[in-house]
Amino acid sequence: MRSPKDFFRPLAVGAPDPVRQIPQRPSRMIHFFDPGNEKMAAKVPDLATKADVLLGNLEDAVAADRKEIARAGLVRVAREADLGDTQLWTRVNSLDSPWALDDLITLVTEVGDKLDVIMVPKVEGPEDIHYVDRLLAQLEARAGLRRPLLVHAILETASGVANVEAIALASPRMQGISLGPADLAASRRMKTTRVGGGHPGYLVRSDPTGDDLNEGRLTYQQDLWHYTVARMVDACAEAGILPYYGPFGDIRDTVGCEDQFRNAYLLGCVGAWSLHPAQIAIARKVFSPSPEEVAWARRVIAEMGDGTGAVMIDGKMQDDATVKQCQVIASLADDLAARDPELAAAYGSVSA
Ligand SMILES: CC(C)(COP(=O)(O)OP(=O)(O)OC[C@H]1O[C@@H](n2cnc3c(N)ncnc32)[C@H](O)[C@@H]1OP(=O)(O)O)[C@@H](O)C(=O)NCCC(=O)NCCSC(=O)C[C@](C)(O)C(=O)O
Ligand SMILES: [Mg+2]
Repeated sequence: MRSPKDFFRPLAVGAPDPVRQIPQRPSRMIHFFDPGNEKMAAKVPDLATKADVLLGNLEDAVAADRKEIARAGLVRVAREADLGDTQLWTRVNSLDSPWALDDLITLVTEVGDKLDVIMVPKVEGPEDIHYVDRLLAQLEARAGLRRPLLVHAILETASGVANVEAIALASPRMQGISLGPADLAASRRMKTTRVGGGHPGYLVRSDPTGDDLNEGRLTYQQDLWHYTVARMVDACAEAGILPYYGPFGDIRDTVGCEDQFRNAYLLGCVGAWSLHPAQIAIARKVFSPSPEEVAWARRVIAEMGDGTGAVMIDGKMQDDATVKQCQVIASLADDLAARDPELAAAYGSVSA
């Protein structure tokens, strides 16, 4: 464990200074593509006009015999594609795999200046982040990079969840954490066979109304991911980094996907993954506050003056704490409006 005094010192001679604040650029959807799949890679310039983040995936979902092809494809995309101000991230292979070291060496030394964030899968504890932290510093120095790469951890092992607070605080490079529900389910020995989402068997039932235990009893499906997402959100907020819901594997179920994303949004997540182009619009809808929410937030802020005391607005008490919640919505709206002209018009046109 480094001394707090040394926390912001570069970990290699010649490496750039670590950032002191994580950039809050919009990242409502992290869109996954396989850079070794020519059809997908060809869609990148168009997807860059729709998604906040494009992520070249090198890990799971890329077959073992396609790993080098995917890595080379990402180098090509990073060099050649015009992404405008859309971020380019990658997910490298897990640290215990035969590919992780070459993923990091190749990407940082060849296209490190084009990448914003490196997502590290199957993080077990802060020691995994420390390893990546030092290696990235060495590679940044070798490549002469002026801007440090940021690191994103996937929360997808039971040990990772047990250590999530330490992972979030492990390095000034830590940009955020995503839930990885599929590997996490396997690691915990959960009895699901899905990628995220709920399960009809995980429910609570209302009390019996008479002798017949089956009669008139309502059931309510519960959210399998509530505990983990809530804990991840707290760990990220404490560390000043960003939490994300991960993937929703039932591509056809756009309604269930929207609900799962919205639960994460309401709990504090800033975005989710999209695995298919159809999920980009769902994440954009969910992770952008509605014009009505924004108008209400601005109204409360305006009526609260210096932000202290208590007032009544439309029958609801507002005070120092509600104004802070409204500031979260209003500042998110400002950040999104700066990137998205359609939202800028929608937010500007609703009178406060
Ligand atoms: C599900 C699949 C196989 C269906 O792919 P498909 O081709 O069968 O679907 P489609 O509906 O027929 O596709 C229509 C068109 O869209 C294209 N397309 C389709 N998807 C994409 C995409 N993502 N980006 C760009 N283009 C895409 C596709 O190539 C096709 O192009 P065409 O019209 O020219 O023929 C495909 O969407 C896919 O491979 N998606 C990404 C999967 C992935 O990255 N999985 C790993 C992340 S989840 C995970 O790792 C778990 C986690 C966190 O680790 C843990 O919980 O543990
Ligand atoms: Mg996984």
